[in-house]
Amino acid sequence: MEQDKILIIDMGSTRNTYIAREIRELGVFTEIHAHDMTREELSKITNIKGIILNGGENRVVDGVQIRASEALLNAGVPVLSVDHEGSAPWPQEEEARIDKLQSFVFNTCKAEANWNMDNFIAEQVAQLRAQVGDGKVLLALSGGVDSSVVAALLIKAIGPQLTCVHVNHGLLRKGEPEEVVHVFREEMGANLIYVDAVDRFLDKLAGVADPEKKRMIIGAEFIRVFEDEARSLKDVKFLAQGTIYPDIIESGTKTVKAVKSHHNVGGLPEDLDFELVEPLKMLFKDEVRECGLALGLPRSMVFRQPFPGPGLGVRCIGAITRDRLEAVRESDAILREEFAKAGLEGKVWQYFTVVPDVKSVGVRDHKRSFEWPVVLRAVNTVDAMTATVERVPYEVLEIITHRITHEVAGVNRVLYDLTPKPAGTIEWE
Ligand SMILES: Nc1ncnc2c1ncn2[C@@H]1O[C@H](COP(=O)(O)OP(=O)(O)OP(=O)(O)O)[C@@H](O)[C@H]1O
Repeated sequence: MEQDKILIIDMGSTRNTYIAREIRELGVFTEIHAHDMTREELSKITNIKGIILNGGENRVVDGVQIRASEALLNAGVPVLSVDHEGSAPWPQEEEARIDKLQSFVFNTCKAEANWNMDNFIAEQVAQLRAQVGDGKVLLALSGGVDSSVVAALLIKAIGPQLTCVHVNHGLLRKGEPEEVVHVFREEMGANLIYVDAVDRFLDKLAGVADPEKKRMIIGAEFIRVFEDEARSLKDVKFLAQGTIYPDIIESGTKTVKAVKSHHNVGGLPEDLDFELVEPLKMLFKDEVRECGLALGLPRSMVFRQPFPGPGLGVRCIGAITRDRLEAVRESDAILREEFAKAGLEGKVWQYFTVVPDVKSVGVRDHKRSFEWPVVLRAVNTVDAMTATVERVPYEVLEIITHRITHEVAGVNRVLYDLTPKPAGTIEWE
């Protein structure tokens, strides 16, 4: 069944996503669009039941106050004008706001609460089949939440026409490449190409201490490895990407300049001219997780902690060496294991270990040792702009310290990073 839709029109509000989410929580699908939508753009969207003009402080763009297009005003569906400032004030209290939205969406627009994951998946499967036909689709599968959910959706829609490429660049967490291969190849029956590019990446990174250079090398090398795989496959027309709604919104709207550029597998050469397939581009992160669960992905994958693109490479501070990288990977695995045992998994936003390139004196087997420290980091954040440090129980820290100093080669100290953001950032590089 086609879902009913309410369009949120960005008239300079910074709260478009909030209102979009509030209506989705009422069970009605929403999309955020620009104020100057044309009749043609509008005609491509089916089942529009109502339009909300969402005004706010950014209503003046390049010296001109923006207005909703004629197409929007004459769309033939109810229009609600909402302003977070003067003219049409919007209630501050959540309850009053939800009442107003509920009344508009259900009484005025007569929308049905038919937005749910099963309907979303059914609609996406139909759309993917229509878009792709009998063409071949390629997907770079990191094992992160977004690309994993895209993979699961495509497997359901067009199974054998999909090829996934998982690149092991040596900077993944312990057990991750194995889990990706197991879940997708063995459990879900996907065509999965596993590329062992560990030496290729680590050789390129040898001796490079500058964090920006490290990131650039990892990004560029990833494109090269992926390009090699893409060229070796014949007749691939489509490239699937795990673009999600915040990626699009953060790339900037017409009233707000870009917060960050939209990442994903950008930078492929022009002759590899794929048509993009982006089935999650209208979902928020928690909806992506819900979708993943509904498609049968394991919880460990769906609720995976955020992990930086360059992986453990930015937690092995300075020039990466294989032995210190192993110390990061092994200590990270111990930290995750002990957090899970202590009931902190799913409670703490992000936790990991860092191994700086310094050594200090210690004692091992009655002899003087000269080894690295492992830094533990565990933080909570709502928007990643600020972060607070988790007050991990002392006993848990002691267990972790004991295990790391006894089980991880080359480590004789464990430190806990007590710095909130600001002054520190979440990651160390
Ligand atoms: N090791 C890898 N193997 C294959 N593809 C990868 C790998 N790392 C990244 N990618 C691809 O690049 C995209 C962007 O990577 P990034 O690390 O920024 O992750 P993301 O946006 O959080 O997405 P995800 O949740 O899928 O990891 C991924 O969605 C995936 O398609």
